[in-house]
Amino acid sequence: MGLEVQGLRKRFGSETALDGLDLIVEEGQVYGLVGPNGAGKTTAMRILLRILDADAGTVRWNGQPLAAVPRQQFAYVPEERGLYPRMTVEEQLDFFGRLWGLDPAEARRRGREWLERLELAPYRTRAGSELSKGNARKLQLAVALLARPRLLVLDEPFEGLDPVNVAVLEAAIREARGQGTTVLFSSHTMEFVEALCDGVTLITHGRALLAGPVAAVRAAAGWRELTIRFLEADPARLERFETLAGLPAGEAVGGRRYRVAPDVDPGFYLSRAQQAGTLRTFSLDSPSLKAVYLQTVGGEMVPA
Ligand SMILES: Nc1ncnc2c1ncn2[C@@H]1O[C@H](COP(=O)(O)OP(=O)(O)OP(=O)(O)O)[C@@H](O)[C@H]1O
Repeated sequence: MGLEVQGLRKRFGSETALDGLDLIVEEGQVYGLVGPNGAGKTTAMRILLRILDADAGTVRWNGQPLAAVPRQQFAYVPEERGLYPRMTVEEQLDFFGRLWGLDPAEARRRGREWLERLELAPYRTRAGSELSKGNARKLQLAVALLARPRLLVLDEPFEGLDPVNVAVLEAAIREARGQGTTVLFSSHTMEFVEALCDGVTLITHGRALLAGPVAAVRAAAGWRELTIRFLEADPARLERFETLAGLPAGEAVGGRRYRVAPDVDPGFYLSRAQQAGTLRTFSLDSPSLKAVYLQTVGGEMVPA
């Protein structure tokens, strides 16, 4: 069950933002929405949150039409700031707790817990306007999680966060999932999606181009990536390997990476590599989500 989006359409004047988008997110998953700028990700999220109406299509949550889902079950962290500039961090949590009808003591307890988890406790008495972009984003997340939503929707949550805060946010998303919240987020950083998500949908021109469990989307690519590094960083060894294996010169990424057919025999390449030198790394794997994305989206943009 979970979230089922079918045939979602939305136009803005002559601009088609969504052109029959399908999306399925199982309950309890962390799910990624990826795609180029202007693909329709934010529009889809805004429709889910009932900020916008779709022109056509259906959205169901556990079988119920969207209109029948209590609003509090879905929470949204938009890309832009959505905080009260004069209220302190703690006041914002109290305010939203009251707004959502939570018991004040319980709201405060949950609020404090998220402030600790998100490393925001030192900023408790700071005004919204005084927070850095990353801390404002984290506070918005704390506010969104206060009511324990069934579905949490985040628009590019990692954008502009430093690496420590990326890790804090990743942990918070996992924690929210652990508490039973389904999480849907958009991102341009495939590494985050690959690390965090159970499933992913790639949207281009308002439609799903690829969708499924991350591992399945990677495995469905028409190639595998072979990475070779020798103990001695000697280009001659790589060239020898390339000649023995009949491969064109590879892409140097701390070793070399080659695109090979999905059904190749790893033993063939391993034995050729061993003939060329002592190996430090030998791996034959599905391409990364980033490589699949670049191939799919980049390939699509190449004129026929
Ligand atoms: N309020 C609006 N009025 C007019 N056009 C809009 C509006 N909102 C979105 N669009 C258009 O709809 C299309 C989809 O935009 P959307 O913001 O959903 O894309 P996105 O995938 O979230 O992009 P990005 O990755 O850049 O955030 C774009 O062509 C955009 O210009």
